[in-house]
Amino acid sequence: MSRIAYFGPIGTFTEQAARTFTTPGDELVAAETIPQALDAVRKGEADAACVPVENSVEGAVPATLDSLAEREPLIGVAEALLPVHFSVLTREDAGEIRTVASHPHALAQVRQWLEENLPGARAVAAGSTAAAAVAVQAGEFDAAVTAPVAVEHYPLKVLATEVADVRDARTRFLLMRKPPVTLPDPTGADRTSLVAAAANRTGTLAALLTELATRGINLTRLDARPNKQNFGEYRFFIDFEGHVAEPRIADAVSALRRRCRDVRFLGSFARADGVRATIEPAARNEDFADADGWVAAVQRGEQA
Ligand SMILES: O=C(O)C(=O)Cc1ccccc1
Repeated sequence: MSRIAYFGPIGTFTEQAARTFTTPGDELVAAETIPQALDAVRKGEADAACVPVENSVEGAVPATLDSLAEREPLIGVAEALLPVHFSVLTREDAGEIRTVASHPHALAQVRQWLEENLPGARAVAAGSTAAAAVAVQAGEFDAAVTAPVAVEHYPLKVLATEVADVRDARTRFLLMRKPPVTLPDPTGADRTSLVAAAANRTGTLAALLTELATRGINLTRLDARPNKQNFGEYRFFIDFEGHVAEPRIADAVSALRRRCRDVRFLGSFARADGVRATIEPAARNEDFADADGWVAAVQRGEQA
């Protein structure tokens, strides 16, 4: 039985994602913010935390990236991918809609719909989509942009469903645990995630990416966040295909560590979309194992 903290309250997209990680007997615990969900794991109050990490329309979720890079290390062990479209909820007695509240990522994905359907309404940022529903119930705002499940938890009237400016939008969520963890087994369709603090010198980022490219490793995401100490210096979040248990990936991760002391491993886990790694010629795990074996023989003087 595990306690899984999630970015809540109940009825958020993250709660739906967290449900995909539960097995019978697990308990879901709502946290008010993303850092609080992750801190619950760091403090040992929860066994794992489910947080959003990126959206196909709005990109990275900064609160997640910053907490993972800056605070005590956590390791990702699983991911989930959810389709994202929204419902707009109001109170039964709602009159004219002057304010619409939601999580900034949700508001950004319905901007056009709001302009066309509620042109006079002011968009207001809320802690999460479900927190916006709570605030509407309390009379603080007139409408909330929420996950479709929110209406099952909050007694509000549905003004619209299937709202989304971009069809087929998706959000990716991670399940984070506190090290030491048992890494999930490689599946052939895995993702490795890490964050590296690149020194402000010519070619640093290019050098890191070249280590992946020369090993035939396909990048799946590159995000930069300011390091907040020195203006113009960044941390790079680098995701790529493969699992650190594979020789070719271990070789690349080792090279990244040689080039950058300030690198943090954020996990190797099965991709939720099941996309298998593309393997370039001469970059198969067997090629790495074979080459290592040959070098070892050379070092023993057995073969030249
Ligand atoms: O606020 C929520 O419901 C979340 O889980 C964060 C979020 C917001 C918008 C799209 C996907 C996830």
